[in-house]
Amino acid sequence: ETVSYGHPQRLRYTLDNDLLTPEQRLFYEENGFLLIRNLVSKQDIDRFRGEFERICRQEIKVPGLVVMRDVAIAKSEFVPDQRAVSKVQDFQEDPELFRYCSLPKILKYVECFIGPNIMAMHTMLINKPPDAGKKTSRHPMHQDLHYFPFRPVDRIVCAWTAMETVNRQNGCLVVLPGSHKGTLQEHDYPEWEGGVNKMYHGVRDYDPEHPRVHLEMEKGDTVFFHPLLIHGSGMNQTQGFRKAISCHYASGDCYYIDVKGTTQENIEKEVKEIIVRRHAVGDELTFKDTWAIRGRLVQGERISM
Ligand SMILES: CC(C)CC(=O)SCCNC(=O)CCNC(=O)[C@H](O)C(C)(C)COP(=O)(O)OP(=O)(O)OC[C@H]1O[C@@H](n2cnc3c(N)ncnc32)[C@H](O)[C@@H]1OP(=O)(O)O
Ligand SMILES: Nc1ncnc2c1ncn2[C@@H]1O[C@H](COP(=O)(O)OP(=O)(O)OP(=O)(O)O)[C@@H](O)[C@H]1O
Ligand SMILES: O=C(O)CCC(=O)C(=O)O
Ligand SMILES: [Fe+2]
Ligand SMILES: [Mg+2]
Repeated sequence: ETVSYGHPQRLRYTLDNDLLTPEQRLFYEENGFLLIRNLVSKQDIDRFRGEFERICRQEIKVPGLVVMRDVAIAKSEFVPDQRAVSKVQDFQEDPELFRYCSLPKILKYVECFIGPNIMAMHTMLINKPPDAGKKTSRHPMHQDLHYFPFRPVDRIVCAWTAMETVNRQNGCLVVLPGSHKGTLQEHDYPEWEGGVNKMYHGVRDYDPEHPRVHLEMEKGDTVFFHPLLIHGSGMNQTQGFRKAISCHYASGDCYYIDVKGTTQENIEKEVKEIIVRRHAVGDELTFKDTWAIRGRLVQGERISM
């Protein structure tokens, strides 16, 4: 029998692969995130930026795209075309932006976490605006799994790439290392005086004293993180719009769950209200349908998603 000194290595959050070093693998296991410097080329990022600017100038129209403005701007009296876009979501029908989700460099890492069958489930380009003075540019601390009616949790991962320098000044990601080992927590709107953006739920009993790590990143740096990792982003105290592009991936053999009776019931309700208003449909479209429609296979097989 082998005598093992120290802790036996139980690897739960990563799969056997030829890419990650043992140190990188253990880092993700322990911390719930892994930062890879300089992964996406400057050329690719400049192309994504160009496409985003064309969308903002309304030179192209992308089916299904959700364009969001910061609540401080959306609720003010500004003329419509001067309103800044704080985020676009669901760009799966934009071939140029969606190229991000299929980049082989990204997928090689994604495969280490979720395996060879890869679905791109949720896409975002975040353009965090200069704070208008009410701290609404903050993103409250949350777990992305709150939004997702699919499992298993360990076969979901987010890739988030900085499109320029992101630091404490312009509101970099802030993470609670190791929080991915916990369970999904209750989420709700934080009680912030200046207002909170639509659907920006935060963990209900957020403890501001919990040790946190600010992920300062350069253009092209990419962080992969687990959907239970508690994270958010600080306010943008600069005059620039802080840009990042991201995709949430799930294994093609994940399955949908019914969130009725769980902590996710509140977000399901909000999503359904928006869909009904936007598409003038009734109850026939389920929370799970809204994900199945947006999901795109980017590698391997689509089995149960
Ligand atoms: C892991 C991942 C999933 C985590 C996340 O993504 S967390 C963030 C999730 N966020 C979302 O899914 C974005 C959802 N946003 C949207 O669907 C849209 O942007 C909407 C908020 C519905 C606005 O849609 P839009 O078509 O632009 O509608 P309107 O401009 O006519 O506004 C309709 C009413 O909504 C208000 N509104 C617009 N933007 C925001 C905002 N950022 N925060 C809070 N309220 C907002 C707007 O003032 C208007 O309100 P009323 O005048 O009807 O009272
Ligand atoms: N009550 C709260 N509930 C949920 N999230 C919160 C709460 N308070 C702060 N946060 C989040 O904590 C993170 C860091 O917030 P904030 O910008 O205030 O500080 P910081 O950026 O860490 O500090 P500094 O601005 O000094 O660099 C952000 O994600 C912010 O949205
Ligand atoms: O880019 C950011 O500020 C974080 C966004 C985020 O965590 C999210 O939308 O789920
Ligand atoms: Fe998030
Ligand atoms: Mg800050």
